[in-house]
Amino acid sequence: MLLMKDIVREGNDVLRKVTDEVTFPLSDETKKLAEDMMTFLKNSQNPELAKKHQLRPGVGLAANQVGVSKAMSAVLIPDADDNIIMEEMLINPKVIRQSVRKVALGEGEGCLSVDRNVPGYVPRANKITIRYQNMDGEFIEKTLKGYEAIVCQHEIDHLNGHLFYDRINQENPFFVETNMLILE
Ligand SMILES: CC(C)(C)[C@H](NC(=O)Nc1cc(F)cc(F)c1)C(=O)N(CC(=O)NO)CC1CCCC1
Ligand SMILES: [Zn+2]
Repeated sequence: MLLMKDIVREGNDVLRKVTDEVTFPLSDETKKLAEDMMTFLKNSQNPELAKKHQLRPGVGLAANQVGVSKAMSAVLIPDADDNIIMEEMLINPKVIRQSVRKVALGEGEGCLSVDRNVPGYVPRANKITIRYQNMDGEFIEKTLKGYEAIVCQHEIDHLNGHLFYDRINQENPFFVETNMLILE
């Protein structure tokens, strides 16, 4: 079972490398890693288990965050009533279309690999279409907007060696780009 101690923190080079493409059929090892990543997110969203194991409630986790430089991320997004609105393993994900219009979380972003607050808006495309493979290697295209689009861009950034604060405007962290939506 993955715990916070298994999550690589900023400063470790593995977070700054572009991850390797995942080949199919998945090895048993890669299949187990994918399952463990999704289980970590589920455990982290379970109040009892999160408290017991001191887990930060996670909505996404990239393989390089657990030290494995492979292009795959787990995404588990609940709605306000804790109904799961997105549960996906994104394997070899790519953003194939993105809106000009940007969005940023009003609260800014954090990261399971960053143990400090870094204030500022993280401008991201408000609407994206991603192409990725599922666990069976089938290609899937999915169009996302708002919070789901933000989470997937955050995770795909990880797979390309980027961290959320790379995207914060250094001169003015709360700079609002033209037509940028702020998501409260
Ligand atoms: C860094 C952390 C604060 C743990 C963040 N969670 C989060 O923002 N809120 C959250 C958590 C839940 F479980 C359910 C819920 F509806 C909301 C998160 O998981 N990530 C993922 C991450 O670090 N991936 O590498 C950071 C988010 C910032 C914007 C998108 C993902
Ligand atoms: Zn992160």
